Amino acid sequence: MITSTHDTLQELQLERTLGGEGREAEREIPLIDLSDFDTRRDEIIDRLWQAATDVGFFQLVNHGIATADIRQAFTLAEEFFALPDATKARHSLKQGQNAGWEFKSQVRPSTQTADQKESYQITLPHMEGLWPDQVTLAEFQRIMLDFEHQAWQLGMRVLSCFAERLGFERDFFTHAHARHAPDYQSTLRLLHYLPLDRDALADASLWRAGAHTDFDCLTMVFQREGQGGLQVCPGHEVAGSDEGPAWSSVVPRDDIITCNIGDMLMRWSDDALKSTLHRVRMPTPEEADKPRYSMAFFCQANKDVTIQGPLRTYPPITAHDYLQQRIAANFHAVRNKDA
Ligand SMILES: O=C(O)CCC(=O)C(=O)O
Ligand SMILES: [Fe+2]
Repeated sequence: MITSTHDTLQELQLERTLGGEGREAEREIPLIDLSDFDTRRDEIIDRLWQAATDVGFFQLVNHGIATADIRQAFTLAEEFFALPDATKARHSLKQGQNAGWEFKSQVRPSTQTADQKESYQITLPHMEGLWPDQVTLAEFQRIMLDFEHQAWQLGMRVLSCFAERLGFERDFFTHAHARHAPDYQSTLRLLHYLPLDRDALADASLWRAGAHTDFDCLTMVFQREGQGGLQVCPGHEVAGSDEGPAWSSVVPRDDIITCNIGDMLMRWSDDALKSTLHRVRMPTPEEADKPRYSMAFFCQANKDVTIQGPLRTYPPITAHDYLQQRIAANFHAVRNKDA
């Protein structure tokens, strides 16, 4: 059951104040090379910790997922979104479960308007009836499952670095995100930001994705070269100046994964690791007739896991309750139905 307590989360209060345009500012997102991970582990942990305690965003290169595999997953995602709506509707979002297809149904607390996008979410325990069949989209299920697995492995590797620095066992987060458990709730989300017409572009209330922080521990975003739009606003610049918050653009590259800390890990680290506001801006007039695709893997601790940092800054909450509050605040149809 979803309750109305979602309004009490401090994270949501922040989101609601930040729907406006703001201003743009240059800012470097740390680029972290993961090659020779085992031998360079200590140096990599330093770099990840530095980035995560400061800007809350970093980009990974030489991360071990082949660029060909990323491109193949993108190709299939594009083929999925190109299916007729009636076909996609056979795989519609299961309420409150981050699984299935939705079209312009996510309303961000920051903007109160629907994101100009559609998405298809893969959360392993809830996929029954949601995979397109072999005739509709050959190999989709096999390739996406393999990609999800690779993303999970990399996510757990990165989280093992944070675990060590936080004083947990190295594999603490791997257990917390156990992939074959029935209460697994990490999600691979395929995203398609729609081409937009002149009227939509002129509407200042619309966003491809309104300002938000992520609900999870760690997000890994795969983006395509030439399809920019992701903008980041580090916490210390939110209240910044009279001109409003400063937003910096992230430059996409096929072989780079853009990562950010989410609210779950911020809580779990007693606020040491920063969950940073971000958004996907509307396209420029030159970009407007083109779609934008991205894929995001959200490392979300399994439902039964209790989130509480070593310093006990926040009361304990299960990952299930935490996530449900955030989903309810974003998908109104879900909340209304369940309320
Ligand atoms: O599409 C992107 O680049 C970012 C997506 C995002 O922030 C999200 O889905 O939470
Ligand atoms: Fe996000």
